[in-house]
Amino acid sequence: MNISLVPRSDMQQRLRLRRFFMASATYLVTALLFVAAAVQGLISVGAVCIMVGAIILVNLFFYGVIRSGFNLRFRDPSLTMPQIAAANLLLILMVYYAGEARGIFLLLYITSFVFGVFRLQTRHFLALSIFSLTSYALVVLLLAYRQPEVVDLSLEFMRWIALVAALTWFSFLGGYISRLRHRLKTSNKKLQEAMATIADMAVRDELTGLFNRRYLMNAIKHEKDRADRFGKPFSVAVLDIDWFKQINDRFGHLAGDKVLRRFAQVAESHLRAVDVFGRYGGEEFMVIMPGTTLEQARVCAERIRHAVEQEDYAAVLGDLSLTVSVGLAEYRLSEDIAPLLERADSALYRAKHSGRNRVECFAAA
Ligand SMILES: Nc1nc2c(ncn2[C@@H]2O[C@H](COP(=O)(O)OP(=O)(O)OP(=O)(O)O)[C@@H](O)[C@H]2O)c(=O)[nH]1
Repeated sequence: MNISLVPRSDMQQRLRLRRFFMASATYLVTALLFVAAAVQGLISVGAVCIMVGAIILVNLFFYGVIRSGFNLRFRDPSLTMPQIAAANLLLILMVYYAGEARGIFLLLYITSFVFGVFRLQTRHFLALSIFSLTSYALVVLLLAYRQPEVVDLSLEFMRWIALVAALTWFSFLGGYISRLRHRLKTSNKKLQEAMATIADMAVRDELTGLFNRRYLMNAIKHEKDRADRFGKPFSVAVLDIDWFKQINDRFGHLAGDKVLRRFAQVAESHLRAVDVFGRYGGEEFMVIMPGTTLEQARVCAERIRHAVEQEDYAAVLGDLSLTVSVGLAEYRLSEDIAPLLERADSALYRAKHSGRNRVECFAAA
């Protein structure tokens, strides 16, 4: 069984657990503070045990919820509000048990709020502030009722006012930081999308969405290297739509564009996923077929030729049919790319001059 403290694959969950461990470290420091206060005789050992026990339980609970993935069922999987609320409940316990040393723990309210800047808005901070201030006031009043000798109400009131000021200030500052973070995240996302679009534009043909000539040339170079290394064949097909000028002249350039797009879809749907299909230029296309001999490439090219011929273009071309001529050549180990393309071109030339709508191969020498 593979057990790890943090998930290995889910980066988001890892980040959430890392933040959780930061909070746990803060709890540890707080627990040490409590122990120190006990050593000084300010807090009873029983109170320390209750606090440490409560801290361990709360941490185990949140660790279990996040590590099991149960947190993903909630809108905020980081469980920011519940975690800060739990921290504040623990703080209330501390304030209650800390007796006269409770002033020490006021600072920890701000510490717990700091974790909210990853997610919370001003209104969330204000809600948490109201919760913290009310609960703090109630605990002090309870203490004043049960142990009046340990509570100086005017001093407590000043502490409370200081807490009101600090938490309100933090609510606005924290909200502001959170907004900045959100804006940064949004612009980062937009930047990433823009980069992806640019990367796509660099390799795609705008009209058909197929790979462009630059991509095809890189792909063919890559395939040549692979063939030379492993001695595996590959073939190249150059496809040229027949009488395309007539289509433009009769139906207009826009109709010509539509035909190019449709042709690209039809041809692509008859290729294997490993084949690289792109627009070589104008009405000329190219297919690079890895691991394919000339004879196998012919079968594939015939399939495309037939599919193009069968496709119904009546909506754009009326009674005119669309056909394609294909020239094929197989790579010869260690040769350059230029002679391979020349052979495919001359096979295409032959197809055009033998009546079009046909597949011609450049036979092996
Ligand atoms: N609509 C449109 N036409 C294009 C595009 N690129 C090239 N063309 C046109 O494609 C036509 C190619 O014509 P030709 O090279 O004479 O070939 P063809 O008419 O197809 O004749 P054959 O190839 O000999 O069968 C030209 O009219 C180009 O203007 C494009 O992106 N859109």
